[in-house]
Amino acid sequence: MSKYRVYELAKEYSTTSKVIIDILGRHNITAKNHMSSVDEDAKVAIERTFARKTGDTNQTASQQMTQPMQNVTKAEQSKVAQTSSKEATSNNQQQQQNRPVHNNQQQQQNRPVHNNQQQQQNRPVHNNQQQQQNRPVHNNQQQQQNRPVHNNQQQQQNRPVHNNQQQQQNRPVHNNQQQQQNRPGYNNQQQQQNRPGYNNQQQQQNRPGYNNQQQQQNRPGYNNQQQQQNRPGYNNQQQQQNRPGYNNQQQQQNRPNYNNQQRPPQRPQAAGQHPNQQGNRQVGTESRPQNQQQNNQFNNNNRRSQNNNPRNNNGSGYGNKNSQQRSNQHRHQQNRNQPAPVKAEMPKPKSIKIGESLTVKDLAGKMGREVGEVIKKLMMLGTMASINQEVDFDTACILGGEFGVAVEAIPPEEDPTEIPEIEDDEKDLVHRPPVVTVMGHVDHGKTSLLDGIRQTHVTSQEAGGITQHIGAYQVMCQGKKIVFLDTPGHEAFTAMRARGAQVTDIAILVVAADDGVMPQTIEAINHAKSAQVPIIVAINKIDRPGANPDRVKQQLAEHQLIPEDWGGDTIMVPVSAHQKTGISDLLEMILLVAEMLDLKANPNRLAYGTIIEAKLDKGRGPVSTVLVQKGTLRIGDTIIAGTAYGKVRAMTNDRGEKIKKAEPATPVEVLGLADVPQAGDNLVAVDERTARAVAEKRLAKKRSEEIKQSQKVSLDDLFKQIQEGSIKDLNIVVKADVQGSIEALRQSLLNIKNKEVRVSIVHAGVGAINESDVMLAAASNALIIGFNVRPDGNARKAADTEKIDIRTYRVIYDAINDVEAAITGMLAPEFKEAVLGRAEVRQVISIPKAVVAGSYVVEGKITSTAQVRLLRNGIVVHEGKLESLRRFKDDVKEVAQGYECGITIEKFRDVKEGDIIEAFIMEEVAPRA
Ligand SMILES: Nc1nc2c(ncn2[C@@H]2O[C@H](COP(=O)(O)OP(=O)(O)OP(=O)(O)O)[C@@H](O)[C@H]2O)c(=O)[nH]1
Repeated sequence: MSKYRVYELAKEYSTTSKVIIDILGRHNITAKNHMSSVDEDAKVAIERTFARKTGDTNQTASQQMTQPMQNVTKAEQSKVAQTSSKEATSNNQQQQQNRPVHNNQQQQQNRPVHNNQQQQQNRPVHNNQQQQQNRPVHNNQQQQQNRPVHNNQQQQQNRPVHNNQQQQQNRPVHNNQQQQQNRPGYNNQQQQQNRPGYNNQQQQQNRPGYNNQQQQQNRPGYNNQQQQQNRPGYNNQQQQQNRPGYNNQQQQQNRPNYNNQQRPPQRPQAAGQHPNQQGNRQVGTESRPQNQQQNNQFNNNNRRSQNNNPRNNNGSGYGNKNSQQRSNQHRHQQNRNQPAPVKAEMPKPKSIKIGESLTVKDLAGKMGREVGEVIKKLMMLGTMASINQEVDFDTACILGGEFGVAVEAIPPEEDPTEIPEIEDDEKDLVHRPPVVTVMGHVDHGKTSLLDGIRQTHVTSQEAGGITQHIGAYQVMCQGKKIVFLDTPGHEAFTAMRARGAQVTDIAILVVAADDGVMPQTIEAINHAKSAQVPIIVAINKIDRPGANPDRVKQQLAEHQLIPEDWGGDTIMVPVSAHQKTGISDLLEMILLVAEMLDLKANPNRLAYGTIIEAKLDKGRGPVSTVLVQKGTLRIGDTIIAGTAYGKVRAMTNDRGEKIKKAEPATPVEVLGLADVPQAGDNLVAVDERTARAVAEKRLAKKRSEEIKQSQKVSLDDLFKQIQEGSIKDLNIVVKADVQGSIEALRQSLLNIKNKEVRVSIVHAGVGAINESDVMLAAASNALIIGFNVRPDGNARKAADTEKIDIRTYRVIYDAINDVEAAITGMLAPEFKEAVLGRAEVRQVISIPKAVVAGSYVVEGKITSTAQVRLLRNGIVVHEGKLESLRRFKDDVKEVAQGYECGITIEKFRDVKEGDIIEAFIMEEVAPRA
């Protein structure tokens, strides 16, 4: 049994699918939509319906289409009208066509006056036909009568969607409806959606209609070619020359269409081909306005096709000829068939040369591999690396092995700011005196010990009794020279002490027998250990009543300095600088160790040394204390130290005597440098040209390093630095109020696990955060975490200068959370503390309701609204709100530096003289980008 689609039946009976569905419904035959299949019975039912209701086979197809609707019951008609506005419109129009008089009235109502006049003038039948050709509904009917089946199909297929839209959008404008009914739906949709007013224009252009037909009938192909040529401005001119007025309008019509169709660029190819085929079918057929429109569409479609292919941009006569279409299609085909561009294979070298380290990206590039491959391999090797993370040479070698690429090291480039060191021949080396550094906690007697050794009285010459600069002295013992460096024990001189340890051969650690191991003692041990310098302990002040050398030994043993008499290898000598006891033993031990170290240097070469101290003397200019370590420094030598260079003008030894030459292990004061060098800089004697060139390069490098200074690690930008691969180890200096806190904090911080970064505690100590901590943090690019402690004034200033991030906490978990969050990039501090000022408690006055801290503002200011914390020896005792701030008996809003005030702290009475009250506020920090 044959099957029929609803739309096929609709076609056959020149009606709409909806009408067919309705008729079928009345016969209890279900058809859901125009694509629904129905059987022979349905067709028979349709046939009968139409045969019964028309009764006249000579009627035109249009009449056939309208008749059924006329004959169906009024209820059915209204139903259809309600459910399908399109059908209603269509039917009305058809009815209008069939009833000329009424129709004309309609037209007169809807149309501009001049059209009506035209119609009336042309009222004879053929004129009406002409109008019908030009007007939507009539045209459709005409076409249905005259046209081959495929044209009708096109119209019907296109009509539904298009008509509905048209009616909804353009209903007020009758002309629009007409025009759009005539057009293939696709074009109309485009126009309507994109250009509401455009249709009106077209209608006016096409309204003569008849002319359109003429033109198309006469030269279909030519017309199309013209349209194709019209796209660029050049073609416009041509067209205007050839066909004034009308063609210009056409061009305007076509162009927007073309553009609109262009807009959906990814229209499927099949859709692009289909209109072309339609266009081809219509070329050569009798043209009507519809044809023209279809041709327009056809052209436009061709243009789209053409435009898809960049090679067709010449735009000459491409669109309408079958051969050209084929050509276009062929080109499309070619395009489709062309193999997708293959990414050029990166050359895969057998061997590569790299420096000390390089980024994952660079390594991948050198090995000719994808970055992803390299990262994957690294993951397989247990290392999570980002694209910009540095890979060291060893890792690169392993990766090379994985990829079958041999990795070789590029010899390190000569640093233009460094002067290559001269390698001395073994035979040129002669014994030299040992350089000894005296280190230890403040006031443990370093200077007194040196005094005792030198039998001089340096202490009395020093300002405030504290050694303020590094001194260097040469002493004789048993006919052998020993060079002593007296580094200051005060914590402010940590950096200098560190440099002292770097130039020294032996470290003397002075520990007061009555005081024991103190914070700077531990620091000194760490510095000596890091410089890999042997330590001799001088247990000083054994003459003091409370002296307990064994306790000192025990404390030192806790820091891995085991005395010889306890089975260890650390020499410990009890001495008394005052009574000058044990000094000879100490010197003997120094010589013994020096002998074991077999210290040698070549005196017959240009000098190499270290700046121990440098200052600018008003009368003499830059004065540098230099320890010559190799070679011999002579007057007249050109020297360079850091960025300073010049000629040696004069030299003075440690006894203040003028000397002309200084041999290895000789401390001398040198005049002649043009600038003041930094303590710790290397001094090298070179030729003048080299000195100048190197100094200039060092200056440039120094400037760029100063810029980098601002890029020190901080919790705020830690994650960014981790991502950039610039941080692999997060160095932290931990300071806390008690040892127990340190251990808890250290363990917790070390337990923070991250694939990209490793936490490393470079120093942990009890007490306030001091300048020494900041210096250490600066040297190791660390951040400082303080638990229940605060930075002192010097530390804050140093932290500002060195751009060190100091974070202080009262709760260990906060510290841990912050570090964790920073590592994972989740740190979002909304508030940041800003210290306003500090006041020192000078007097404590107890009144019944509170304890008033009579204070003196030593720094910044104290405001009544600020929060305060009470510090005792740098340790936070209390943190809370300020209750009252008074000057004399008046409440004040703020008290500035240098003024006295009375402070009471809310719910806190334990204030003592000497305490520091720190005022601070919490400032909102703008969220990070
Ligand atoms: N009783 C006694 N007092 C000593 C001894 N050695 C030093 N002192 C005293 O300890 C104090 C500090 O001595 P210094 O030699 O200045 O100590 P320092 O370690 O050089 O101090 P800085 O230069 O500040 O680092 C002075 O008052 C000395 O008189 C000693 O062996 N016995």
